[in-house]
Amino acid sequence: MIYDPDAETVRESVKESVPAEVADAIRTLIKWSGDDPRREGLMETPERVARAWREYCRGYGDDPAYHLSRIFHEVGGYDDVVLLKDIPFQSHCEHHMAPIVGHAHIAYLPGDYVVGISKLARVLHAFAHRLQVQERLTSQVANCIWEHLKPQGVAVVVEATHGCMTGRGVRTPDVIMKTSRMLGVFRDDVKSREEVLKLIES
Ligand SMILES: Nc1nc2c(ncn2[C@@H]2O[C@H](COP(=O)(O)OP(=O)(O)OP(=O)(O)O)[C@@H](O)[C@H]2O)c(=O)[nH]1
Ligand SMILES: [Zn+2]
Repeated sequence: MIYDPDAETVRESVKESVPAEVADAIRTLIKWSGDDPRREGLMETPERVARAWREYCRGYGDDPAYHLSRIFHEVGGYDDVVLLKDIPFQSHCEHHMAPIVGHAHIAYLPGDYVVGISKLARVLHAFAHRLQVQERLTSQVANCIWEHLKPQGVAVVVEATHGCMTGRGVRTPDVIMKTSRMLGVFRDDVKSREEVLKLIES
């Protein structure tokens, strides 16, 4: 059987019992929203919502640096940019706890070693599955790779829509927020930055 840590997380959260105070808080929210938490369709909702939030916020139990601890030196002299493009992610904004849905692009120019490519997405998800603002998510991913992979450069670009702007508040659908953080050569050298941005946008 193939070990799937995400499936494991889901199973664990399904088994987990929900503290009464958490379920009560959700019942209060349902009441405050205008519905009756005692009606049949809503009876089990507080526990479901609680478990769903454990999943949405599973990043608090995930150490992003751990994912970068297995490195590979034998890359046959490869010394160019590595880019993982269009990584879908979901997060929640810390202001409204509304969904942030988008894509991230993560590039780095290796130093002495590389990392398994899936690990870049794992770092992203570890930070995304927390209450976030997009600027901090972008910085945290870039800083983590910079610190633990010790590359010559890191570029992280995040594009996302914010549920708090589409479903409520200003109600402006289809707006995309774009953030980027460049470190090392991508920050210091204009030509390297242009090259990596071209690669991301291609
Ligand atoms: N910079 C930034 N702002 C965010 C992010 N997610 C949500 N916001 C904004 O956080 C702000 C919170 O503003 P407040 O005035 O405190 O809250 P509000 O009254 O609900 O604001 P409105 O959304 O304008 O109705 C809003 O402008 C949101 O659009 C994010 O990732 N980055
Ligand atoms: Zn928000």
